[in-house]
Amino acid sequence: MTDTADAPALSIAAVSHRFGSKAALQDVSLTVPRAAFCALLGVNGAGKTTLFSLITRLYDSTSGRIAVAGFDARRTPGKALARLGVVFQSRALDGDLTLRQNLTYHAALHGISARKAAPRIAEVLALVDLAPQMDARVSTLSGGQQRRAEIARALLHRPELLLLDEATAGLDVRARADVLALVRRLIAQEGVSTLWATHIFEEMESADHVVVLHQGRVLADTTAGDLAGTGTLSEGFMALTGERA
Ligand SMILES: Nc1ncnc2c1ncn2[C@@H]1O[C@H](COP(=O)(O)OP(=O)(O)OP(=O)(O)O)[C@@H](O)[C@H]1O
Repeated sequence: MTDTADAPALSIAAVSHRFGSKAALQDVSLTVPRAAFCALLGVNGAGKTTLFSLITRLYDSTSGRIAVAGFDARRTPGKALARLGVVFQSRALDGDLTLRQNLTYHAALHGISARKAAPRIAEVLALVDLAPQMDARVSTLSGGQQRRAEIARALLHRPELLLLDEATAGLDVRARADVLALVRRLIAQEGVSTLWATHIFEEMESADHVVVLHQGRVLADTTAGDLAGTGTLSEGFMALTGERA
């Protein structure tokens, strides 16, 4: 398949993965449509990190198929990864360097020259509302600003899919809301698709796509509104999994 507007941002089909005798993922299928906010819900050990590690090619799946924007992650890993931006919980930016220095370095990792990087860095920092902080050392930024800077880094190479692993972990309520609003704006204005691993149900809106992963299996692939039914999302999740997130 080629990269067309028809291909979903992410397609995972019948993916399984084992660590020795431990089945971490079993027959997982899900789709993230274009320009969609898709939440991946699961308690600790559900398999979210394993799934992200397969999408980013840290591991190769035992079986099944993963495609990013139509590009098969196993057969055409370079093309698939070029369309992927990742924000993991661990920090990707060097606190001792300025935002500009960090982003210039990461642009170079994506093969973007310093000359071409300069306008793109200005652009992504404007997108995440950090243009005035371009020459600030990363360690001087607040937690919420650092998260937004990580998102700017992930956007440098114009990915079509953003993977965010607990992107609001450790932030206060206001900073969390800012990061979430930013991601929703990127989806609406830039057409970026997002797979957002979280267990904070308040972050979801009723039309959002929701995939519930539990003990390595997909238990639901629906919308937040449908999962909540007549109750809350948290109640819907608990009825399905027997667990409190
Ligand atoms: N390298 C590994 N070796 C063996 N088992 C592993 C390994 N990594 C993960 N597992 C197991 O696979 C299952 C899924 O783990 P995974 O880390 O993907 O879950 P998770 O949903 O990301 O949880 P958390 O939110 O705690 O990170 C768990 O039972 C875990 O113990």
